[in-house]
Amino acid sequence: MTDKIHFDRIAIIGAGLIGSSVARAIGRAGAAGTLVVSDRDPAVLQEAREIGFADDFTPDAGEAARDADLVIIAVPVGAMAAVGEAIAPSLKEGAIVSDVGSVKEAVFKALDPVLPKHTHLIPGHPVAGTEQSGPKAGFASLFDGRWCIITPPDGVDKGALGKLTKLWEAMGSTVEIMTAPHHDLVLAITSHVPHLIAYNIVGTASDLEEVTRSEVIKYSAGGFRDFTRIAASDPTMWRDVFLNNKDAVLEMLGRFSEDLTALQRAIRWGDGDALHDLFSRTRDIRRRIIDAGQDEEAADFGRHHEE
Ligand SMILES: NC(=O)C1=CN([C@@H]2O[C@H](COP(=O)(O)OP(=O)(O)OC[C@H]3O[C@@H](n4cnc5c(N)ncnc54)[C@H](O)[C@@H]3O)[C@@H](O)[C@H]2O)C=CC1
Ligand SMILES: O=C(O)C(=O)Cc1ccc(O)cc1
Repeated sequence: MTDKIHFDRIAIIGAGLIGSSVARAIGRAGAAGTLVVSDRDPAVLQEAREIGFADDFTPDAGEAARDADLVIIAVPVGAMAAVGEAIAPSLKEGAIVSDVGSVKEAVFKALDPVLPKHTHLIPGHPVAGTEQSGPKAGFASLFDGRWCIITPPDGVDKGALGKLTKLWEAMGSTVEIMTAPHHDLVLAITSHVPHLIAYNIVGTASDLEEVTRSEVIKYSAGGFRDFTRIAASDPTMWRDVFLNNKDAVLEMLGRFSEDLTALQRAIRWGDGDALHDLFSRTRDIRRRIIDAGQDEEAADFGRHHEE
């Protein structure tokens, strides 16, 4: 049996869905001597205090980070630099700084210049979540059986990387290591573009005539309903994802548009074989995802909470 991972003091900046889930999962794993949570929004901090998933709560990110062995930043990607600046003066020598942002290269570029050289910046991304936000939406088992992608910079301190890896494993995840640009390309097609498609189709439906729109709601038991769940995801978080993973998203959108044009052509010319071939391939992908155990547990959790 390997040694249980333990940090004397862990600070989490951002107490929303992911920050509060990380706090709960760390609590469940007993991985912190002291766990401190910070959020700049007083209402969020008050909710977090009432739920009580940490030992200490403060609006001051610098105060939370003081003497921490590990700081995990769980704010929207566009707010990472501001948090980095706020915690930099109080970070102790050898502190590990990580994050949970959905984009990795831009986060590294935002944090690396503002953090002291005597700290270890190792970005990460748990590939697990829901369309909800805020501390009430979080839960300790969110990361169970899910991937956590860590994107260490060149020359990373191996000891620090090992500790962060062990922590995510203690929170229930399987860790995968890759470069930040590769992460951003893969997530552009598996997560970012699908969200954009959902935002777009729900937007198109909402632009329809009033009478049609009410029918859209009435008959949304079909495929549309699944899109509305994704399109209910946090506007600030997703604005920041698209602004910070611009190149990879635009590259994947280019391919998507080409494939959509091919589908339009197949429909126009009655090419049933082309349609059937594609739908068979995509059905197979769904089966492989289910077989690999990467199904929709977290999404289902979100749905059940909503109902
Ligand atoms: N929602 C999801 O399913 C997933 C989100 N992520 C990533 O996790 C991060 C957090 O997302 P969520 O927890 O979903 O968002 P959330 O909206 O639930 O929580 C974000 C929190 O950060 C706080 N915040 C914003 N700016 C701040 C600042 N300058 N200082 C201190 N606190 C600040 C907000 O007040 C809010 O409470 C994002 O970077 C997102 O890309 C990663 C995996 C899944
Ligand atoms: O709710 C869903 O379907 C998601 O896709 C959750 C999610 C959102 C953002 C991420 O970076 C990772 C996971």
